[in-house]
Amino acid sequence: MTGPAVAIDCEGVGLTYTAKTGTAVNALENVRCRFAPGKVTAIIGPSGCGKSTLLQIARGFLNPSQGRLRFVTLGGQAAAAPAMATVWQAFNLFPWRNVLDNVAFGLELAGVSRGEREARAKAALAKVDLAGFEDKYPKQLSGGMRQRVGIARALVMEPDVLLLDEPFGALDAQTRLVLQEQLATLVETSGTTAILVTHSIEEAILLADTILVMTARPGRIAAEITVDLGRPRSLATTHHPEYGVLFDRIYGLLRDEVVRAMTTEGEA
Ligand SMILES: Nc1ncnc2c1ncn2[C@@H]1O[C@H](COP(=O)(O)OP(=O)(O)OP(=O)(O)O)[C@@H](O)[C@H]1O
Repeated sequence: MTGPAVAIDCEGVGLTYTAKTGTAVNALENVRCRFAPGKVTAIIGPSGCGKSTLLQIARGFLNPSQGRLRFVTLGGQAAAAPAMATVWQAFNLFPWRNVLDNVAFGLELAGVSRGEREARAKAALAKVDLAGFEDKYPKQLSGGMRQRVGIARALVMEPDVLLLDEPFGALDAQTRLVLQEQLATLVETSGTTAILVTHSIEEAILLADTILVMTARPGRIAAEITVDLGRPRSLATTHHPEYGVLFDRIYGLLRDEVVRAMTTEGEA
């Protein structure tokens, strides 16, 4: 982390896509939320409610159709956009590059010298427990290992903000659990701001300080929930009575919205 503590504020953000048929798709409506610096915010909501769209807006890849995005210091001053890096669900690794060169790719684009990028890529791989795998190629790795390479590739850029778009969605349940625990440790120790899009209530509770529960499309913030469970968190956290209370509350909020999303699916 290099920059000052900067919050990302969504002030009445809305976004309307134009579908290929020409129909307007109202993806987000009047979203008001803050992604606080040094904290993990999870975004959870029914399929198609605009979670990834909100992440793309926070990243600056999409401009809101209504409202605005602001970067502000904790003192309330306008600030420059913090440095961000994204971990995607698809592994997106270059098959012809070994693990080290995959992780170092962003640094290469940024013109960092070979010696420095190799040292930084090795350090990032060590953070995700992949020291010793530098010379392997993606096809030699399991799905979980590939996703850890994907996380290392984002970490190597030393972002102020790490954006995670369903990072474990494509993995089996056991691998997912192990990676959730590892990621929980990583965010706890790094102090990086993180924004996590997930379909998993468990993942949101294990990782986040704040959970934004979204409505069905057009996505709005239905509730902002603070997770007061201590850290470090692990599978054992799921046996904590407060975990059950939080889970039920989030499930209750989501259930109706999921049903609503199912009945409106395909309308756009
Ligand atoms: N480029 C686009 N053009 C038109 N409609 C789009 C476009 N991208 C997304 N949409 C629509 O906008 C809505 C929100 O999409 P988005 O991917 O942000 O939702 P999501 O909550 O991340 O979905 P999921 O949980 O299924 O990944 C969806 O109805 C989607 O079909």
